[in-house]
Amino acid sequence: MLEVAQLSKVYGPDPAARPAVADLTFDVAAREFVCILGSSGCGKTTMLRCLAGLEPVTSGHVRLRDEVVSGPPREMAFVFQDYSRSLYPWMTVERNVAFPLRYKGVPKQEARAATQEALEAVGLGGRGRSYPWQLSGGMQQRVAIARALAYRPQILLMDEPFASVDAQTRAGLEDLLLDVWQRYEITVLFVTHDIDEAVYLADRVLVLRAPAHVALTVEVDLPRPRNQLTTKGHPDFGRLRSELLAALSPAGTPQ
Ligand SMILES: Nc1ncnc2c1ncn2[C@@H]1O[C@H](COP(=O)(O)OP(=O)(O)OP(=O)(O)O)[C@@H](O)[C@H]1O
Repeated sequence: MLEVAQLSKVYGPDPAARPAVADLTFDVAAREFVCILGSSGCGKTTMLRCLAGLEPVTSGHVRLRDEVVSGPPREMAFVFQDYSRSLYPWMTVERNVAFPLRYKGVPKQEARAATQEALEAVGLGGRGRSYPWQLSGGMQQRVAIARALAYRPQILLMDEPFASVDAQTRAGLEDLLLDVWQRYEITVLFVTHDIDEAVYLADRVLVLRAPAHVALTVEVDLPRPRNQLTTKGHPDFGRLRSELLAALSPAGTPQ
């Protein structure tokens, strides 16, 4: 579904400058859940911005369903880490969620139904008339997820979406995401710093090294549906986590 081939990105006019992304190649299948791990500054956000058509690439290409991505594709939605900046404070929750649908040309009544359904999917069916600032951080992030879902994307890109919420809320959001991923049959590309989160969510984890390229691919064959207690207590969970931890440590030498 998504094909990234020999992608490189150099910021600024000097082609000899150090690239943020270099020779990055991977594919994502339809309905796959892929997590991306990598140390701070290795180029993960730059990669996502190139994939989303928000940043011009220096060389290589990104294809979504065989079409080269050259601007934000209509079938893609994004959820970023900073929910406080991603929601409009002067709009109600409902209007925040419905906002991108107007640009997609979705008829009003259909947009209203999609908004309500998405808010219910994230457990906020009764909060449509609230304003973002009346909600907790975790609830605001759920609104951002609802907005992405209401848009009915085929592919969802998420950049550390749960990094700024507490551990308990985070676990709830992970389970919510797995539930909606299965229910809406979407493809997810999820960037995180958290190894446990990557193993818990993914079908496959890619470890990036700077400048962003795939240093290691780990298949996660843990059974689904996953559960915070049984999945994290599964013997393979520890094995996968150790493998990824070794790859991410400065001395790691992934093949
Ligand atoms: N707009 C920009 N202009 C110039 N350089 C940039 C720009 N954005 C990022 N960079 C540089 O590109 C490199 C990769 O940054 P990027 O934010 O993509 O990494 P990251 O892996 O997402 O980091 P983090 O995990 O800390 O969010 C860094 O060296 C950064 O300084």
